[in-house]
Amino acid sequence: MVLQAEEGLITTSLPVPVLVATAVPVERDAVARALPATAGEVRLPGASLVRTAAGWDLLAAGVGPALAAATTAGALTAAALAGRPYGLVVSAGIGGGFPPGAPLGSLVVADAITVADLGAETADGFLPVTELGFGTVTHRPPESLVRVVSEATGARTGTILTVSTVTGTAARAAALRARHPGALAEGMEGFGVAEAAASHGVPVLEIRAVSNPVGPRDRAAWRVGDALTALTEGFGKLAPALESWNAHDR
Ligand SMILES: O=C(O)c1cccc(C(=O)CC[C@H]2O[C@@H](n3cnc4c(=O)[nH]cnc43)[C@H](O)[C@@H]2O)c1
Repeated sequence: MVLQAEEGLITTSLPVPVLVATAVPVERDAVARALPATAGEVRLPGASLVRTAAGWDLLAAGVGPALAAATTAGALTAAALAGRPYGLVVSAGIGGGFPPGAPLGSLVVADAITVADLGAETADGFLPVTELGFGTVTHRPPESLVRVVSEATGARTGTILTVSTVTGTAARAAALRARHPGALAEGMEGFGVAEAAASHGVPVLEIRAVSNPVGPRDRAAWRVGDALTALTEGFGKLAPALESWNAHDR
């Protein structure tokens, strides 16, 4: 496939242009290490897009669902206005893993991207916004793509929760597990990135490399370096796998 870029024509075998949204630059750079050299930087309101020679665009979109959604939406709009709309958005980064399903250093790919704390607290427990009559709480990546990515990278497949407050107690972890039995990991951006993608009608994927267990706060147990290495290795395998994915096979 040949894409029109600002620098001229670049070639890629990706079936569609892909936007990868991480939270912070160190995660973006971990993804970039798995891809061909960067081909330039594009300034957007609030963020810079790193463009690779192979047609992947990498964005450090910010921490938390709101900023990630706003920055991702800006990049999607800019690309659409430039006549080069993305065909896929990938939310990627480190995250907490629910033990024992998602150990430290493992990769998780979401079959459901679910916001865990968007709703109302009641005397009878938490009510998601959907039960209040509006909004959405889950986005589902294309099944065929989740399968391709999981087979290529060895990533475990399950729900990735998006939280605005990092889980820090055993009680909160247990409550999340009870409400979301399929949850394997949690992060802070996936649902925001997915909302932006959905508003542009673009499919979304979320991949997390596990840096810490979800549960009682223990900074000493963090393995950020190992998780970033896992992210790089995962994207090294994901990139060729994506080339075989048919974007219309959702
Ligand atoms: O200070 C703490 O105890 C603490 C514990 C976990 C994460 C943080 C962060 O500030 C990291 C936020 C950043 O990293 C992603 N992330 C990594 N681990 C988790 C997690 O267990 N739960 C939610 N998010 C996590 C997240 O997507 C942010 O981008 C601080």
